[in-house]
Amino acid sequence: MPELETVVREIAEEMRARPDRGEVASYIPELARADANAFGIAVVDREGRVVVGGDAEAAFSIQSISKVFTLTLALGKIGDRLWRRVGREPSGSPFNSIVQLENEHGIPRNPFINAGAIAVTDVILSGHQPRDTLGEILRFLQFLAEDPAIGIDEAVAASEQRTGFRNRALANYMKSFNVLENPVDFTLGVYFHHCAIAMSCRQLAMAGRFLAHNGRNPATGFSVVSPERARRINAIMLTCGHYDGSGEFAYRVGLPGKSGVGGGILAVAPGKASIAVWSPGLDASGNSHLGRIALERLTQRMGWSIFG
Ligand SMILES: NC(=O)CC[C@H](N)C(=O)O
Repeated sequence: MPELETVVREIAEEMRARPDRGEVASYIPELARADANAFGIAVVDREGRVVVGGDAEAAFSIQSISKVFTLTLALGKIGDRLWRRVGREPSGSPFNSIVQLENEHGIPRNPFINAGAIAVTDVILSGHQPRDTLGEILRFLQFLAEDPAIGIDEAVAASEQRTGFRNRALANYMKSFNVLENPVDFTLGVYFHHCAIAMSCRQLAMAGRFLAHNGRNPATGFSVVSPERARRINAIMLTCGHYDGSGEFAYRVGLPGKSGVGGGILAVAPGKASIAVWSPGLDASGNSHLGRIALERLTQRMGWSIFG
């Protein structure tokens, strides 16, 4: 088995030099400011060793990666009753698709497409004020990453508040089926803000450790969720974490993973490592182009695919 340090260094070097970088998202205007030349990677292994390469300490907009953590919180709050409000099948559609919602009576296909994540946010919000809910999400991430410095990029949140017409359409449509309990503006406010949380690859890989280790933080032994719940969240990440690119991601990388339009991907090698990569250029499905290639290299060289 090659040394992890060597593999990570070589991947960072290769990614930095590649000319094909994908397209930086611009439908949220503030995201268009990201540097297409950036690339970062961080791997935390079972022993708690953190191996980093490239721009691993630079904070970026985690966007839909936040949906892994809001799903975890919503399951903690209402358990399996969540599945009355949202499905758990891959959508085969873009992350912001509207058509499926009508066919399925306002119940989103899974918790990672935008409609599903908005429904999950609504579950966490019920019984609380938006500000408190956002505080809870942020504190959860700070706790998992063991880093109180994690915060929200207010410029990104404001940018999406101004331009998120399609998410507004999705939320209003679900509201018409009573899938959302709270005022649409409250739910969307929390959703836009948790998507705008900024984290580095190092922080994200640290936050993902419990998913790689049966729901526990391997360093402290502290249990975040049960082993069964960790396994199920991983299953949904594998089948739905990259939208209509989920099949390709499983085929090439072979790990549960969740992407965001900020160019980040959190991937989980069960029993082995939590991994975060970041490169802002996206492919046609809205997933990080170089992030996926980097993860493919990593799993191939380390033998980490869950498929053997
Ligand atoms: N795929 C994503 O990362 C999408 C998240 C983004 N905040 C949106 O709602 O459009």
